Amino acid sequence: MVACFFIFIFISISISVLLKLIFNYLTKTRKPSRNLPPGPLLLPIIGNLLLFRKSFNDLQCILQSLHARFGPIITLHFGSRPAIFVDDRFIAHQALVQNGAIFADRPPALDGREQVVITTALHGSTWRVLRRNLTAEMLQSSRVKSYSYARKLVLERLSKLLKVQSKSGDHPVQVMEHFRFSMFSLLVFMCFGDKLEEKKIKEIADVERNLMLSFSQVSMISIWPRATKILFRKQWKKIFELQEKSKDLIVPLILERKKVMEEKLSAGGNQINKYVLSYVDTLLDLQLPEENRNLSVEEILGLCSEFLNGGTDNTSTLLEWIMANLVKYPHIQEKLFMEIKGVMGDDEEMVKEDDLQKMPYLKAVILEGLRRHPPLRFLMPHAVTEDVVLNGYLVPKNGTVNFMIGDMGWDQKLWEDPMSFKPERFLGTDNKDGEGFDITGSKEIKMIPFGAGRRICPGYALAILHLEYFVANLVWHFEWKAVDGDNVNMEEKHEFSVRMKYPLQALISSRF
Ligand code: HEM
Repeated sequence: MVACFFIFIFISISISVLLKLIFNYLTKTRKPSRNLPPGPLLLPIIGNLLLFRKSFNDLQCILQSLHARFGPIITLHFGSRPAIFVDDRFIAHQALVQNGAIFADRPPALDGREQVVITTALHGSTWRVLRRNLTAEMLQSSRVKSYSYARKLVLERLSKLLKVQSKSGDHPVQVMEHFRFSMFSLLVFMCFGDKLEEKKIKEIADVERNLMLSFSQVSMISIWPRATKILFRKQWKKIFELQEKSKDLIVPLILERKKVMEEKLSAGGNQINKYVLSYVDTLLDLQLPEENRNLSVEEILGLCSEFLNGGTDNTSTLLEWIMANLVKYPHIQEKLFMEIKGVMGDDEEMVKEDDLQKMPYLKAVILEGLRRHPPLRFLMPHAVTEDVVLNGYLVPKNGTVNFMIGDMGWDQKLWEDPMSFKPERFLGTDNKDGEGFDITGSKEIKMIPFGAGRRICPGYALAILHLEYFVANLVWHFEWKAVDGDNVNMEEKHEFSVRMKYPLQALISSRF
């Protein structure tokens, strides 16, 4: 009887210890996931497989419907890393601006090596040095001004080409390739400090664009690395080949620049004013402080590619969207033309960069383009430097944080009739003629096509200058009309950036 009692006690204690252990285990392992933002209960692998089959467009729709169901901050499980998606401008402001330092990191590279390009570098000293070099040496206003004659040359070339191809406005012209080439040429000039032959620029442009597109096709790689290496074997092979081509084309230009700098030094810097400072020159001079060394040629190549691509695709895509809207809505084009005429009078020359400051409606047109057609719908994936709570949920250090910026500029609660193209919304007392609008989102986020906080696009002022200068001159010198019976189809195509599915064709006639 006594033995039975002890056995009973022993079993009870064992069961309660076991239950306690199970309880501890469950609560311990579940605790973080309970605090993660809500999301669908897909098993990680199934979740991945389903999402792999979706186009980027579908993926965006899926995310929108998940946000409608689960709220403004949600979690999807991709392999071992939770991916958090934010589509609310207030939460984005809390993260990117109010807690900017914590949210400024990027997910680590697949091979764990430190990245020597600004976009993917971890939030540390290398990123700081590279970014400061770009902003202080290349993108500060007096330096940008020093390239104004290159902008004039590129614009003249584009205008001549449009005149020839449009045959006095009788012949429809597809403009996107010309826009892209123009933007690329500007960046090539800033990057290498020389006017290269057109053929060479075209070769580099083709390789860089193909590289960027191939990378964006395998972008799932950051989500499920091992499997995608196998699934996208062919694409990876193509990427390696393109990287070799890019090397063959760009490395000689870097070495040429190095030679020029050495000659300058040996001449005692006397001829320094003869040369236009290029991005490559600043990179050749740069020291990585922690490693106490200069950048290698391969690293400079990577940074040049980043500069050329970052500055070309988004800007030319947006230029096409803006011109498409001016073709579709002739009254907006006319209003813009009249504003430019008010500044230029009878002067038939080009609109100069200083004149742009006198054109509030032009600024409103560009802002409306950025709001209605943000070229990127997501920021690059961010990561946090430590586990942190955002809007009551855990954002873990091993996760990625994705901000859906496209939706923010289309928020019906903030923007009246958000899907219409109405530059007037940026005029008036609130926005002080577009100039007072805070595109950086530092005080409040209304739309952030360039991101916000520490990782905000460093090229945003340059991009806006390029857009203003080209749109003003393209409208001042040409009248843009839809091809007969063409309703200017505004459907989107998601590539690296969101571009027009049916590239803009227009009848372009000289005004003078
Ligand atoms: C309309 C044109 C442009 C748009 C819409 C755009 C948009 C963006 C966006 C959304 C980001 C990501 C920000 C984030 O992850 O938080 C970004 C990053 C970046 N952009 Fe741009 N960009 C444009 C033009 C340019 C130009 C002209 C340059 C260079 C000359 C440039 C260089 C970069 C670089 C280097 C980064 C990485 C910044 C970092 O991680 O610290 N972009 N851009």
